[in-house]
Amino acid sequence: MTKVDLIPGAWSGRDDGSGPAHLRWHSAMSAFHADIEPGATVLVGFRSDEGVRRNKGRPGAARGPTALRHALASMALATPIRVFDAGDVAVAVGHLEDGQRRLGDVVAGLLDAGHFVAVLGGGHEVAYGSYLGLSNSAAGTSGARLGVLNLDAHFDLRDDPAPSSGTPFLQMADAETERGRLLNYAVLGIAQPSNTAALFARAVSLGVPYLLDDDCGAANLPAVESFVDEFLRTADLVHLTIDLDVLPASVAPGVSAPAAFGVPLEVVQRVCDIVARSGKLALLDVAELNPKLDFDNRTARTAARLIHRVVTWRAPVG
Ligand SMILES: N=CN[C@@H](CCC(=O)O)C(=O)O
Ligand SMILES: [Mn+2]
Ligand SMILES: [Mn+2]
Repeated sequence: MTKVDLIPGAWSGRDDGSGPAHLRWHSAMSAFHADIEPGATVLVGFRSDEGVRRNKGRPGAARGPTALRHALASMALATPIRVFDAGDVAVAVGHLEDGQRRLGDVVAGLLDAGHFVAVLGGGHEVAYGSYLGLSNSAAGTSGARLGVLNLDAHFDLRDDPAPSSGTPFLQMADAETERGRLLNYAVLGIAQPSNTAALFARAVSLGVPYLLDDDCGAANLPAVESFVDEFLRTADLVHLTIDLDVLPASVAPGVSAPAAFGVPLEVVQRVCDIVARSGKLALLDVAELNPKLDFDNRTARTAARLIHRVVTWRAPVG
């Protein structure tokens, strides 16, 4: 990709004046082009709910990227950042696999150009497209140990005939096996009532470390931090994927499967901080925002805060 125009109207919002004292995302944002210096943050939207539809969920996540841009636009920046928008990869009904391949190509190109990539979903099928990008990038094929950390109420390890929002991590596991590797996949926030015994058994057979939502409360923060530290010890290059249904429905109602219990936002944010500061985070994606089901843009604002946090706290890889 070379030059992308900013999506009209996406990056506008409250404006208190020019200069660094009044900086917000909309004034820091530029359209992506191929000549930018390495080390920027580049946003890519994945306009898909084909995976949610196939997984018998409530469609609407295709409009997630637009809502996330709007929620980010007016957020104030304490210090300047270099951030670019590379536009959207759109998925047509029935053509998820093609969309995931196209997202993978875009992400790989951006990573190879030395940028940090934040993908705005889309259903959680976004994670497999993101993974394709990282695993096919120069860094992903360099022998570095890949690690995927999923903040999610669900394992998304379904063994279904067609890819969906419920299958991305089994797809990754299969792809890693084909490369002669084992997928390094950990999940934080699993809701026991939302995952069958068969899914728990598959996670165990794949050696997936996980923490239940019951064990991710604010009082459990030291154990959550240890879990994340242990994961980070096993990986050189991290893909952080946030399914917004990991959060309580009070702060994230606008998802296909809202959480009755959920992991508190302060815990999710703390995990984001640790991963962002690790010097290993190459790729972020945020999944499952469904603006049709949101109230007062609550979920979009929660998601935008987490993206803001990761982008502004991130230490460069290496
Ligand atoms: N990405 C979502 N995955 C969940 C959805 C569960 C639901 O719709 O209730 C899953 O497949 O388990
Ligand atoms: Mn989920
Ligand atoms: Mn998920």
